[in-house]
Amino acid sequence: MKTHNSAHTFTSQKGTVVTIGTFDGLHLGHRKIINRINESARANGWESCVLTFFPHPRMVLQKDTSLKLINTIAEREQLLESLDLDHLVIHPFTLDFSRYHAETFVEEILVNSLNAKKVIIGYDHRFGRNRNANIEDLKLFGKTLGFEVEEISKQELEDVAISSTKVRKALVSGNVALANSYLSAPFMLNGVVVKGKSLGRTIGYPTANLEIAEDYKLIPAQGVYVAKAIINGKPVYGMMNIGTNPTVGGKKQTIETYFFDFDEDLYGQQLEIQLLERIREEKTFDTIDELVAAMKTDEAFSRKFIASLEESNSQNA
Ligand SMILES: Cc1cc2nc3c(=O)[nH]c(=O)nc-3n(C[C@H](O)[C@H](O)[C@H](O)COP(=O)(O)O)c2cc1C
Ligand SMILES: Nc1ncnc2c1ncn2[C@@H]1O[C@H](COP(=O)(O)OP(=O)(O)O)[C@@H](O)[C@H]1O
Repeated sequence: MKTHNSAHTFTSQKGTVVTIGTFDGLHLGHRKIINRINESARANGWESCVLTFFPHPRMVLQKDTSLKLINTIAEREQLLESLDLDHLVIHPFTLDFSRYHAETFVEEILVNSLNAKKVIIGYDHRFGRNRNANIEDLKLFGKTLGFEVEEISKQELEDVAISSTKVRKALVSGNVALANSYLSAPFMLNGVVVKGKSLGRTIGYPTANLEIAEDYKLIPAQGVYVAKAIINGKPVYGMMNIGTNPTVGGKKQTIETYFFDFDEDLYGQQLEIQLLERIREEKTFDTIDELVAAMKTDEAFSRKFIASLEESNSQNA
């Protein structure tokens, strides 16, 4: 897959089959649509292309800071990479771009840049300035400009929209197992390991504090989770706490992970941590000893969970 950071810097000689969307989470419904553009491209000697916008239009038009996405743009790219897609175009969504008339968008982006031969799009897709144009307009443009339009049915689209919302709801309530069952890969957090209060080490549980740069990234409900990362090429399991550490008088929310059977300096490292299962809520303990005892119980739970996971993985292998 080739990524292009603007439609203006990409043109396809062979022609493309395009779909347009946010594809947040890249769940099973999204995968079906991407398979569809891949199959159509292969059958016709074209290239498959996802056209996505960044920032999300709502972030630009509504200054909607409450908007949270399951994936950052880098994660979206990484997940799409695992599919057989030929091109990902991440076009900058600016105020200026939002004022493009439908016709300009179709001519300049879809036809001149992407060389679209077919556009596979939801029945209710709207585009162009003030979202004035609909799929019927797109079909008319296609007739004069030489591309086909294939409609994704209401049912198929509802399945997709429902599952993105479902994933977000599950994460916000801490149900990562349910979220993961909709997604094609476990929910992940990406960030860099920063210094904390250096208390972890003194209680026998050093924790890597993850700092996430993207303020639009959805962070699951506070609480304790079983986690997994790949560190220096090796899988490492651990337990993560998302919370304010009230027992030690913390105020700011942190995301910290203790990795099992691991003893390396992680400061400054970029980590991708997957969340596998929720263990419990974050609690305010009266003493550090009680916190440590709870963490011991969390560890026992996590290790059991990981053992059964590895066992079922080896049975499926
Ligand atoms: C698995 C796990 C569970 C935790 N549970 C709680 C909790 O329930 N309540 C709490 O106040 N802090 C909890 N913590 C946070 C500890 O208070 C924190 O790791 C400690 O303050 C060390 O902070 P530092 O990494 O900034 O040094 C938990 C941490 C981990 C790794
Ligand atoms: N098993 C481990 N799990 C997590 N971090 C570890 C582990 N072993 C060593 N470390 C290192 O220790 C650091 C955390 O130590 P800690 O005392 O909790 O300080 P901080 O307040 O910076 O989190 C991590 O950022 C990492 O560099």
